[in-house]
Parts: sequence; structure tokens; C-alpha cells
Amino acid sequence: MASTLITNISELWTLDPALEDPDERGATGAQVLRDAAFVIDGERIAWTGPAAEAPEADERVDAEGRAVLPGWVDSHSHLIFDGDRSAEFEARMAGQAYAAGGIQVTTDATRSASDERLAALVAQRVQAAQALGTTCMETKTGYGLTVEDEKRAAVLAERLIEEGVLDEATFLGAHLVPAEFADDAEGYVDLVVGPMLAAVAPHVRWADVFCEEGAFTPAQSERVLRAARESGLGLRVHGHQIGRSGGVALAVQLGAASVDHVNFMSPDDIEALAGTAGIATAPGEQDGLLAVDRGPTVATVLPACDLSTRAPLAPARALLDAGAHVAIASNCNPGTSFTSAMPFCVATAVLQMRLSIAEAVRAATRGGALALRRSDVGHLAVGARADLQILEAPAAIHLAYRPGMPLTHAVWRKGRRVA
Ligand SMILES: N=CN[C@@H](CCC(=O)O)C(=O)O
Ligand SMILES: [Zn+2]
Repeated sequence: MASTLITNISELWTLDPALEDPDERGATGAQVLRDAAFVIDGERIAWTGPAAEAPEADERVDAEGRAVLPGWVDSHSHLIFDGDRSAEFEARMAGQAYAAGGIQVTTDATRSASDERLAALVAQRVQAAQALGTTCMETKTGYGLTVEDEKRAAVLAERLIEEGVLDEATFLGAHLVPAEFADDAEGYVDLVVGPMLAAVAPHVRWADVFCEEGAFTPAQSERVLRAARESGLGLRVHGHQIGRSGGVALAVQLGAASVDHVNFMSPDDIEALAGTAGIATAPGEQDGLLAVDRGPTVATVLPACDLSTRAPLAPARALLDAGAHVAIASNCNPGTSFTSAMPFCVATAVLQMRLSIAEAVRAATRGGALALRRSDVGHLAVGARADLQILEAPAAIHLAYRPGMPLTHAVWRKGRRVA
């Protein structure tokens, strides 16, 4: 693969981990270079520095004074589904509250879809996300809810990771107690921790649970998470979306990489997450992938979901002020957040959650990488995966200053231009 020099950059957000202030949850000045350039060699960043000192390369791209950021790391999505829930959304806008039960509607439609159709739908959804600057994406099973259907979704996600479309896969068999187990939630948990986990675990790196009223109790969630950990999977939790479900305490107690939603939070919940911030990550078996079972529990906020469900916005400002690690993700799914637009999430985090642009960009890049326990993405230091976006703007603040405008000029993933 040829090397490429990208030059004439007004702001280059390297977010270099080596230049990070451990007490800082936004980018520091040293992590944003002015009048900069960088070189991509193969799949990696090979050089960054002042444009005046740029080395030669096989090809040259003139950014014409635009800003360059790492590609977004979207650490929470549910892309493997079929069916439509727009009527449910419309009813919600007319005053109906969100409830977990809608998951069954998508589950019925997803079970009936062919393998080819599901694969095509997921590929289209990833492409739509990439067009808006997302270059690393996690997705979950959870609309199958039988051994066979959950395995089918996991195998599909694994294949798309091997083909270089997706990056991370999560088992979410504990998304909802499906209709056929309506009177036997414990029986369904037995299935999840037994044959379902055994069938799915070889194909995924993570397990998640929807710990919430109408889904799984803290005790059931704990069973699922402990069994998943026994199988070698890293842990994630959906928690405190509808109420103070206990998911935060569980995630912290079990060392989950992330607890997501976090809308209904007490000061103790916030402190508990902040208390994990100093836990060091550890190298994993593969370059760029850290050990799944070591590190802080990241609070992942989902601004688009909060708007789409008219939930109180997650307290991202208070979490950062307390010292917790925060990630921003899309939660793209048909029920609560049918968008993968990370620029929209970043703009909302600035405009509504009161983050600075540096905090929001960091949360949507390095924050997502930490939530996925990865060191290769979410920054543009030398050696990082060449995942980046050129904005149609001279500065990142335009993402919030001009919300909803088409500000993605070009996107590279693994050193290859994808948009
Ligand atoms: N909360 C649980 N799961 C999804 C929504 C699933 C659905 O309603 O289909 C979420 O993250 O919001
Ligand atoms: Zn979700």
C-alpha cells in the first residue's frame, strides 16, 4: 500500500495518549496541532507534525485548511434487526412512555428475515455511519432471543468483523424475556447462561445485559454477567435508562468496561463510576485490543436516544466533573435511537449536555475506544490505525456551531478512503 501525506490542516486532533493529562477529560492543547500534516503508511499513522516539516510520501492530499479528527468510535449500537417501529415512535411523541416491550416487535421481524437480508441491512447501516465519520463500530445481538437466532446474529457480526466492516460484537441474549418465556423469566435466564452463551461466546468479545424494569432484575443480570465472564467475555451493561435499576453498581462491582444510558443517576452512582477511573488497562492477546477484564467502567451517554425517548439527558457534565470516564455513542437501534449520526450526538452533547467541544470529541473517540478496551483507535498518534475524518470546516467547534450541516468532507478507515 502506498504512503499518503495529508497536509495543509488547520487543526489536527491527534488526541495522542502520550500527551494526555490524566486529570483532563477533554483534549489538551498539545493534542491538537495547528498548521499540521500527517502521513498514512498502509493501515497506520506513520508521522504527524508541522506542515512545514512534512516528509515526502507516494501521494499527497491537500486538506485546504480543514480540520482533521480521529474517526468516531461508536461503542454502542444494535444494527442486526429487521422491521419498522416508527408507529411506536410516533405514539411516544404523542405522550406514550418508552418501555422495553417494543423489543419483541423487532425480535419477531428479525427472526423472519433471511440471512442475506440481515447481512445486507447491517452492511448498509455501517456504510451510512461511515459516511458521517464513524470508523470503529460495535454492534449487539439481542433481537433473536433463541439459541439459534442469537447464534445467527453473532456469526453474522463475526463475519462482518473478519470482512473489515464492523469492529466489535456483543452478545445481548439478555435484552428481553421473549414472549415464549413470558411466565418463566428464570427459565429464560437459564437458557441464556447455558446453551445460548455456549453457542454464542466463541463468536463475540463482549456480553451485555438490559438491567431495567421490564427487562432483567439486578439478580438476573448478575447471573448473566458472571456466566459471561466465566466464558472469557468482557462485560457491558444497559443501566439506569428508565429508572435507578442497580445496573451502575453491578457494572462497577463486576468491572464492566461500560455502563450505558445512565440517565437516572444519584450522586453515589456518579461517585462509584468516578472511583473506577484510575484502574489501569492491561495489554490483551492481540495488538490494539486490551484485556477485556481490566480497566475503568466508562459511563457511555447516548444523546440521540435521550432525545428520541424524551428522557432526561444523561448527566455527562456531572460525570466528567466527578472524574469519571465518559463515552458518547449512537445506540443506533429501531426502538429508541434510529440514527447512527455521531456528529449529531457530539453537537447535542455540547449544546444540551454542556460539554466543551474538546470533551465531546474526546468522548466520541478516545472515550469509545476505552469503553471497548482498545488502544489502536480513537486517536491519531504515530502507530494508531489510520481511521480519520476531514471535516468540511476549519475547526471542530463547527460540529456544534452548525448542527445538522453536512460537515463530513472525507473519511479514511484502516488507511483506505471509505467516504
Ligand atoms: N434499552 C435497551 N435496548 C435498546 C433499545 C431496544 C429497543 O427498544 O428495541 C436501547 O439501548 O435503547
Ligand atoms: Zn442499547
